[in-house]
Amino acid sequence: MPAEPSILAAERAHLAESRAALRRMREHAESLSADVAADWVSKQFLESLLDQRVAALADHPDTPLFFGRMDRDGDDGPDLPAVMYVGRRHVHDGDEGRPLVLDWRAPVSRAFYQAGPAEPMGWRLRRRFGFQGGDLTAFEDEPLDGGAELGPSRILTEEIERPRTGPMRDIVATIQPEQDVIVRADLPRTVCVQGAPGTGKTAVGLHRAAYLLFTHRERLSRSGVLIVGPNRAFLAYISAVLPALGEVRVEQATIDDLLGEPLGEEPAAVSAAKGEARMADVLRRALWLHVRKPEEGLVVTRGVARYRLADHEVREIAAGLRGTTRYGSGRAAFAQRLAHQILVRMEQRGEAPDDRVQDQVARSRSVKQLLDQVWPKVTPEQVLFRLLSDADFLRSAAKGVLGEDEQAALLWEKPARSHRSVKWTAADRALLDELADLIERTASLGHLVVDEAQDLSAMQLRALGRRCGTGSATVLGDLAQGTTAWSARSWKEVLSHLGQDGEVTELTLGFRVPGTVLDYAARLLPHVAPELERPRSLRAGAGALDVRRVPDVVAGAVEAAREALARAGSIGLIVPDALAAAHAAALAEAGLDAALLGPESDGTARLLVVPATLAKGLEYDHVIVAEPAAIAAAEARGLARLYVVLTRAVTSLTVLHRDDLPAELAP
Ligand SMILES: Nc1ncnc2c1ncn2[C@@H]1O[C@H](COP(=O)(O)OP(=O)(O)OP(=O)(O)O)[C@@H](O)[C@H]1O
Repeated sequence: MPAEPSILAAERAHLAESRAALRRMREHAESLSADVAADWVSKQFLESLLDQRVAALADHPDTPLFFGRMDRDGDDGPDLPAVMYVGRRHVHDGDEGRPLVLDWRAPVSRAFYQAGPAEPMGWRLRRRFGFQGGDLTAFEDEPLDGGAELGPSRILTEEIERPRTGPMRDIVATIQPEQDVIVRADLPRTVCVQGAPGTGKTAVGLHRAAYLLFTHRERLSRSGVLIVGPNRAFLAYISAVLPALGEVRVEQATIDDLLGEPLGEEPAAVSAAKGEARMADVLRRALWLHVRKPEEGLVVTRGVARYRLADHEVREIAAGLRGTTRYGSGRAAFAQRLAHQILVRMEQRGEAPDDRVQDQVARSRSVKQLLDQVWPKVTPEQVLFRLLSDADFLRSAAKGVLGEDEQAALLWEKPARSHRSVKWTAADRALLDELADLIERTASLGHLVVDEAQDLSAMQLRALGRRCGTGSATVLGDLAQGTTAWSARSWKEVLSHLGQDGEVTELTLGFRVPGTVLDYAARLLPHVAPELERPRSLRAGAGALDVRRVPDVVAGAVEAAREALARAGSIGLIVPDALAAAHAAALAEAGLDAALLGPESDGTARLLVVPATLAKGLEYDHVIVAEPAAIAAAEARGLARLYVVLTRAVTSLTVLHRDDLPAELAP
């Protein structure tokens, strides 16, 4: 058995060889010319492919090309190498095509994440590498053939505790077996992950996107992959993960980006009512109420000839189409069928009109007039405006679905002048999207990753479901962290609103939050989601929690921030929204360099003041929470908000309070 230094030296030599090979691969890609293309368009296309290829072969000096190695058990698999190195991308030796590093997403690499003493999968040893910058500095061997259970990996713990400096990092070197199963689920499968804070749901969702893009590159580059997150600050925080994994063409959006920014607000109870799935029935009826029963026939004049359809014929055509197609295509088909019947009349008179005549008739003034009376062109805004401002119309559309009180609650007290001047709310946006889809079909993407899905209303989930109607989804969330008026109570319901047939899996081991802090936050769990199990943490975190009563919380926060600044890593001072500006001003006055996290800010400062409602999904090495009682009292699901806020810390949590702590936090 060679001594450790010589093992490390040999591994460094393999890294140097791999780097040199990658450089040769890149030089080769750079030398390829797009001139072979037959025409200008193909040349542009080829050039962009070659540019992407060169970019994908970049060597990032701060990360080594591989993070693990597997050694085989004997020589019984001629197709597999005796030793394989697993890294962020394939690297091979140009001359012989010998693989030097295998992409972590390749099927064979699965063993690196899944093999264990109980199921070694044909491998004898797993080696994990520690690194600093781009250099290998340590390694850790895990024997897979000894039968003994493996203890916790030191390299994993160190990786988690490595101080955070900027946006979220990838976890490709340390994906855990239960996470890997989700990451590698087949493309057609929709998976739904319930996970306590810090169990790696977001990380898993992003790695699944990278895995699917690698495995189904062609299909997904045509249909697209979209990540949906709770707010811009969160999207900025996760934005670096996929590019680090070589995937630069994945869109990331909030639900507001997709459905349109809300311009107005309304009481939570009204939002909640508008968010219910029952609204889909009301909207469908409201839209189709616009198709009226034809009272007259049709007369089309061409030259001196007049052709007629009787009123009952027009009625039959409309009735045959009503409700069988999307509203918009039904309207077009109605015009075409009327025109076709006129063509039949022409033929009966011995004329021989061709298809162009049918189009002309369909666009003629008399057909248009009939169309406008019977099947008028409408926009989603017009329909919703009418529904929310006209009690009689709402009654007809909501009959048997919504009670009188419910209808009264939906009606605007003071309607805007027209549909153009309405200040649509977030809930209205989802209703408009539903109507838009009833009029014209929404295009589907190949795969959707939906994070913090517990916060979406049934109507918002339906909107997302339409965007993966012919694709699949990865649905991530935590029922205990639901903070909206319409937060989900069950994943089965979420999946049914999405229109996806999926399985629910649970992640229970927390990576982010130390055990003492997680136990403290979990005191709230019986009050916010009693059906969920208490989360477990990978790290005990002795001394990580400090709860202090202070005479002045703003001054106390300055003091606590100063203490945290003496330690390594990022600091989040999480405060009631209403006090965010006051805290930021106090830090500035004390000469501390701090930034206030806003929906548009990138959140990269080391010391950040974080309004409680923006903390979801984020994490900091050191978290200071100011006045928990005020955070809990600020909104209807304030205790769930507090649970989110108390579970953002990686290393330490300091809780500052002047007022009594919420009773639910008592041990
Ligand atoms: N296998 C892993 N190896 C290393 N770090 C991990 C692993 N899994 C998760 N982490 C880290 O744990 C932290 C929490 O992960 P993540 O944000 O994905 O959790 P989450 O379940 O989405 O949390 P929340 O519900 O609180 O938003 C991140 O820093 C992530 O990088």
